Amino acid sequence: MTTPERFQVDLGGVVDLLGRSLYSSPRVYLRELIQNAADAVGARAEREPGFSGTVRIVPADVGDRVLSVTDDGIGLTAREARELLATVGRTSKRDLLDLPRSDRLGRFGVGLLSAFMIADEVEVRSRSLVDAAPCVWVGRSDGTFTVRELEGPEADQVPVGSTVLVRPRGDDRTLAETPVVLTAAGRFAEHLPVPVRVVLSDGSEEQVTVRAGFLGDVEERLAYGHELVGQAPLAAIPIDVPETGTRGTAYVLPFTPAPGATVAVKAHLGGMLVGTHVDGLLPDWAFFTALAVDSTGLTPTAAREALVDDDALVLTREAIGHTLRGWVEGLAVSDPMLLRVFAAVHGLALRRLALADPELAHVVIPHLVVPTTAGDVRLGDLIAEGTVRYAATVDEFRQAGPLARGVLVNAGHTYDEAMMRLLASLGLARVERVDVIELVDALRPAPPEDAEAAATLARRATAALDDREGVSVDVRLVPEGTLPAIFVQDASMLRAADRRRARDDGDALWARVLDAVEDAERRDGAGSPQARLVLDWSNPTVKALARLQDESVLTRAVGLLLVTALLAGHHPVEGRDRAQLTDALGELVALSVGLAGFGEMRPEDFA
Ligand SMILES: Nc1ncnc2c1ncn2[C@@H]1O[C@H](COP(=O)(O)OP(=O)(O)OP(=O)(O)O)[C@@H](O)[C@H]1O
Repeated sequence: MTTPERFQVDLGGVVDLLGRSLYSSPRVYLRELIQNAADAVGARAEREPGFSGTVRIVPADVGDRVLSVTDDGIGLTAREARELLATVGRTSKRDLLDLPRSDRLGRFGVGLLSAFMIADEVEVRSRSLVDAAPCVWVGRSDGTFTVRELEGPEADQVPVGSTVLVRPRGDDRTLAETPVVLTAAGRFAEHLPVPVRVVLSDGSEEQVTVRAGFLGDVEERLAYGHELVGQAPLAAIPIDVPETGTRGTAYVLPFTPAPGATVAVKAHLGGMLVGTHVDGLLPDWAFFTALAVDSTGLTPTAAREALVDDDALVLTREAIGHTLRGWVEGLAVSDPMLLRVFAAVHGLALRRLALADPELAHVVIPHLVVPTTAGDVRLGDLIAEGTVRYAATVDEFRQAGPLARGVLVNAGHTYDEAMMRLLASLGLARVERVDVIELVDALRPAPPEDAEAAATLARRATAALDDREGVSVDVRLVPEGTLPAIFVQDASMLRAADRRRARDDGDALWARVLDAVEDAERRDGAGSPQARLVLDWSNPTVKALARLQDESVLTRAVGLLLVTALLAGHHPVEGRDRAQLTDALGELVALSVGLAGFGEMRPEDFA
């Protein structure tokens, strides 16, 4: 029978792995030592109710080139030190040893190893709370360790608790000196429940732990949020998820975060910082909030720099989402003014929220503000009218705006068309997407006495534009029209124009993609693209055109009106339009200085 053999583990290699792959920075050795010390204090407090300990750090530049972390926690016997400190990768070691069990103590057994990232030797001096001789454990990066029990006067000097001594290698000295120790301890241990003090060179001590403001009273929470967000938050929403022991505050940002910007999500486990941008705690629609929480029931990854995406995290995220929804919902009643501000600042987030949650949509939608032909208007006001009319793209809105009767919504921005569909599906209002060609068709025609002249002009002008595919001319009365001509294109023509522009700017591959889109659109039978040049019969220039006899003059005049309408409507102007404009302007100038021009125009050209 073959005898099973043991894996060979090289400590140096493991430490190297920790430094390169597990931890984001070697500074975290300090977090691990503080965590162990705080855990030991917590474990002692479990056995001695009312006990409150302290963790004291002496940086290497203060402590004769040795950094020490001292706690007055539960301590270790020589046997425990032997079993616990040099065992890697084993969980619940205290259970195995039948030692006082504490949730705080140990998971992977890699924490202490992190000290080897900056030192070749780590010493632990400890006296257990249980009556036993104190001990000294010395571990080395070559994978060896010694344990020795202390006796006599040497032993008498060791109080209950542990001191971990780390002599940093030359290159890593700064990592153990006061400036780094103060910042790193301040960052990681800021909200530990056990006071952590750093001893300074003058013998005084600086406490790096402070109360967690995000768990305090209303004022403390707001002050914390101000610091976290950089400005006073719009609101501080208490978070409490008892199932996972997670408590804290969500802060509503007073500004719209830039797309892709990472908002602060500060998570702590038992007061120790996990990270400042921790994933998984906020639902993805909640990008209007920053968050600061502390938890006792969530699980850190081995590096303690992120949270494990387990059921507890999912439950916590859902509960936080529920709280945020409830807050938004409650605002409608408790503080409609704030809801208005909130909707203005976080319109996009609210739109996503409404789309994700039809129930909340009823609450949120009336407060959303949309751009319309009458400026920014609350959807609630439009809903009150009974019918909401919208243009689906910014281009359609630009064209349809001047022609539409009543308020027209510009639903061309992110989620707004989806909002319009949601309004309809929730039965909140009748929703109509306007079609610009239909709007033109709905305009009043010329009065009966001019009907024939207008129809003839329309026919002649359409013929004049017969080189323009899909463009026909209509003569109508444009309400409040200030221009002789307006140019409109239906949605498919707008898309075709967009593709033409993109094709001109793009490469061959892109052109092929666009051709394929065009083919698909044609196959779908989107209807033949249509555009209209609308001549406003109330405009004197248009009436004069109708009296023009010479077809070639008419052709140029109509061409010129088309170009001016294109310019006025912000439509793209192609090369031939520009040429037409330049020619016509040249002729106008020639005419006005008395040269022949504009098709040899004579008074008898007009009937
Ligand atoms: N200051 C201390 N006081 C008392 N016991 C300690 C102290 N430091 C470490 N220990 C004991 O040694 C064990 C091993 O510590 P180590 O930091 O290597 O890993 P861990 O804390 O068990 O796990 P991890 O840090 O990977 O979650 C701890 O579980 C704890 O029982």
